[in-house]
Amino acid sequence: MHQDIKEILISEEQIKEKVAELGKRLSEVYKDLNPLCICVLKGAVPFMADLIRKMEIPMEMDFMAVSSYGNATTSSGVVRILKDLEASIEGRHVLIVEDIIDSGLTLSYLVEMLKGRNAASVKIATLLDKPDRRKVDLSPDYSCFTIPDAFVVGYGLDFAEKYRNLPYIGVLKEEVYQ
Ligand SMILES: O=P(O)(O)OC[C@H]1O[C@H](OP(=O)(O)OP(=O)(O)O)[C@H](O)[C@@H]1O
Ligand code: HPA
Ligand SMILES: [Mg+2]
Repeated sequence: MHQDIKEILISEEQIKEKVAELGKRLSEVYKDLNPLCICVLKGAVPFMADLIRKMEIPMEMDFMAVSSYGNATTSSGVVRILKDLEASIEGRHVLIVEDIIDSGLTLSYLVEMLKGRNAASVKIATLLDKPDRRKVDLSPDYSCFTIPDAFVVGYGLDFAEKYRNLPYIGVLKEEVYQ
């Protein structure tokens, strides 16, 4: 285990199992709909990469970057669009793929924005859901794990851009960010 990690919350094996399960479910839901999976950079990259390989249906992908955190561990509430989609989503079935819903500020902004572009549907698939910290009324359509209120890293999630490459979800030692 990495020296900055206090505890492994979700193991590599557990992630693998849940992601495969979700991929199978999405394959049924989105069969014949040619969904557009939108990966929210950068945290959702490992989840997106693993999830789409468990979706055994025609699909397309695109990427967006919106940032609200910077290098802090709590949200500033300010959502900035750093990179927009490449193509129109009009009439498309959109699935937003996220690593974590914390305050919900990032996604509530994103969902409203994408709905305004006349998509046929806009749904959310998240690896982690941290409902205790929610500041807006938002719940994911698909979620792999519900986690307690702790700052977690790994499998895409960072603290100051580090730890994204850990294969598990771990709780960071307090002394690392204090
Ligand atoms: O529900 P919220 O409180 O809005 O927090 C969740 C968002 O914050 C993180 O992104 P961040 O802005 O850190 O960008 P990153 O994915 O590049 O790390 C995370 O990846 C989510 O997108
Ligand atoms: N870890 C890393 N990034 C995050 C978190 C977290 O717990 N919550 C929102 N962005
Ligand atoms: Mg981050």
